[in-house]
Amino acid sequence: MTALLDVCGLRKTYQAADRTVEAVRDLTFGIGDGELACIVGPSGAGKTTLLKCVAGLLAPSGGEVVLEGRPVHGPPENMAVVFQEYGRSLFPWMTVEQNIELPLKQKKVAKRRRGELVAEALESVGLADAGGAYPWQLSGGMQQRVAIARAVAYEPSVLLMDEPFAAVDAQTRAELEDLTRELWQRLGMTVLFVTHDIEEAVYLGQRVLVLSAAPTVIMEDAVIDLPAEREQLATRSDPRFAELRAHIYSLVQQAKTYHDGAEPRS
Ligand SMILES: Nc1ncnc2c1ncn2[C@@H]1O[C@H](COP(=O)(O)OP(=O)(O)OP(=O)(O)O)[C@@H](O)[C@H]1O
Repeated sequence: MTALLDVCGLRKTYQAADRTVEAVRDLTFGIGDGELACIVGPSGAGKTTLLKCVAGLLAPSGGEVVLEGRPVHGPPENMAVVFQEYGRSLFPWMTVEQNIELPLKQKKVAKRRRGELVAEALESVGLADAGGAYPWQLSGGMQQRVAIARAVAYEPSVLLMDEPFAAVDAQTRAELEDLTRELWQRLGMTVLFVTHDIEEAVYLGQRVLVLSAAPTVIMEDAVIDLPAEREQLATRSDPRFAELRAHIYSLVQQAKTYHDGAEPRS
C-alpha cells in the first residue's frame, strides 16, 4: 500500500515563558491510501500536538509531514478535521446547512454543487431534515454528526479526528463509531483517529499506533486483524478483540513510564 500520509522524524518542542516542553521527540510512520489508523497513548502523550502538526495548524520543530508527496506547511486543501469540542467548532449564528457550506465556499465550489454536497452529507449522517436548524437546537451527538457532515461534504482525501466522541454518551458514541466506519468504507477516505479509549481504537482501526508518554515516540504499530465487518456486540465479544484490547492496554500502561534509553518498537 502506498503511503498517502508520511510523518518523518517529527519533533515538537514548545517554548513557554519559563520552560521548554519537549512534547514529541521522534515520530515516523506512514498511513496508506484508504487506511483507518487509530492513535492511542497516555494523557499528555502529544496526540493533539501530532494531529495539529499533521493538519498544518502547528509548525513542527523538526522533521516533516508529507501528504500526497507534498510537504505540509499549512492546512492542506484535501484534509478535514473533526475536533472533540463540537460546541466550539460549529458557528451558533449559522444554520446547520450554512455551517456545512462555509468551507465549500472557501474552497470555491460552485453554488449548485455546494447544495448537492450539503444535502448528501446531511443524508449520510442521518440528519436530512436538520439543515435549517441552529447547532444549539441539537443534542451533542447530533452536533457532532453535523461536524462529521461538514468534514465529509468537503470531500477530503484525509480525515483527522481528535477524540471526536469523548464528550457524548456511550450509546451515541457507539452509533458515531459505526457511522465513522460506514463513511470510511463508503467514501474511501484515509482516516487518522486519535482517542484515549483503547476499546474504541481496537473496534475502529485497521492499525493502532501506541504512543509513549512525552517526549513521544511510537511504542508499537499494531495490526488489528479483526474482520472488516464490525458490529458493536459481535466484534466486542470476539476473543480476538479481547486479546488485542489486553495487548494495547498493557502497552499503554508501559507507555506511561516509557522513556528514552530503550529502542522504540515499530
Ligand atoms: N501550547 C503549549 N505550550 C506548552 N506546552 C504545551 C502546549 N501544548 C501542549 N503542551 C504540552 O505538550 C505535551 C503534549 O500535549 P498534547 O495536548 O499534545 O497531549 P495529548 O496526548 O493530546 O493529551 P490528552 O490525551 O490529555 O489530550 C504536554 O506535556 C502538554 O503540556
